[in-house]
Amino acid sequence: QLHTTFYANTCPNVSTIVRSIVQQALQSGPRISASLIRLHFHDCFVQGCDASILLDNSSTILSEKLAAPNVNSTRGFNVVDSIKTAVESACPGDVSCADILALAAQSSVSLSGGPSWNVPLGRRDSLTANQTGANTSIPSPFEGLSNITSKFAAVGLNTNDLVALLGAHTFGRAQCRTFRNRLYNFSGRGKPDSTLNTTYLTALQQICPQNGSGAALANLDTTTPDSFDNSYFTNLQKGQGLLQSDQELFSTSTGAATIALVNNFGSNQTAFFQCFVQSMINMGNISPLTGGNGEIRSDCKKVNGS
Ligand code: HEM
Ligand SMILES: [Ca+2]
Ligand SMILES: [Ca+2]
Repeated sequence: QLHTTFYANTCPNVSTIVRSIVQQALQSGPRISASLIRLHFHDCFVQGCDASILLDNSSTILSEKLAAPNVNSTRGFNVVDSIKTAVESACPGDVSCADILALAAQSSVSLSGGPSWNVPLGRRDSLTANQTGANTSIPSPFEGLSNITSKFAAVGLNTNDLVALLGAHTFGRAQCRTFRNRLYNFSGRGKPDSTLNTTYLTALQQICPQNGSGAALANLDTTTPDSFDNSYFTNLQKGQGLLQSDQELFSTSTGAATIALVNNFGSNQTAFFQCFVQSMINMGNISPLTGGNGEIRSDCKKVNGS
């Protein structure tokens, strides 16, 4: 069981320390908060929230960083290392890298205009990574809603959690390679994805020409790209979801539960924030290592003693 007061005696200022380093990192640009929350998501979906994503390749570790959903995509590892250094100097040997990811995700949301909450803590760090698990368990933007729903169900998250958590696409960026299939020849039919708003389509085609770089960036939220708010959902209502997997929450079969949730969150930011906080806590609870399992890594990039 995780507890919000887990470090009350050993590291009472840990949340403040994490927040101040995230705030510092935000001075060099708004994107890092989005990158940090995504690390927590990609960690929790593989072996649970155990910082397995942070382990570098070595003779004994096949790094998750090199798995398809992460390679040339996940970022912010240097900021996690800065946080770890600051936390170690205040409270040596006490705070896990897995808890640092959870705390960094919370600070990232609140510093970008979203809700604040007390993060349940007490996770320990894994001794292993699972690259194959990262390839199979993290949803892809090209997958259908029913597959994605199954991948969330596999870690104990329901449709409410799915829709609320996808609201994190209210900030951050995506590379053309993750959505260009929608712009020119969707599903081999020679035409763009018909659920795309036509003005938005033209703008995206400008950012991602047919033979341009797959690494060019677009905002996940075209309305308020850097603030944590509910415009992700109002975008979906207008055909302005960036990824196929985003737009499918709304442009799916009539009566689907996800449509009602999108409409609710689009009209009521307070409801979105409340559900988002609960779902972040649910995601943060995915099979943590506790008690005598795992370890407190001294360097988030490697297992102790290696
Ligand atoms: C159906 C599930 C999901 C899919 C298919 C998905 C897919 C993606 C893709 C393809 C990108 C762009 C990556 C790139 O171009 O390098 C992305 C970015 C992002 N995702 Fe998701 N995602 C999902 C769920 C989530 C969840 C649950 C969260 C957090 C709670 C999240 C947070 C983010 C953020 C903040 C970014 C921007 C990162 C940055 O700018 O560095 N995503 N996602
Ligand atoms: Ca993990
Ligand atoms: Ca936004």
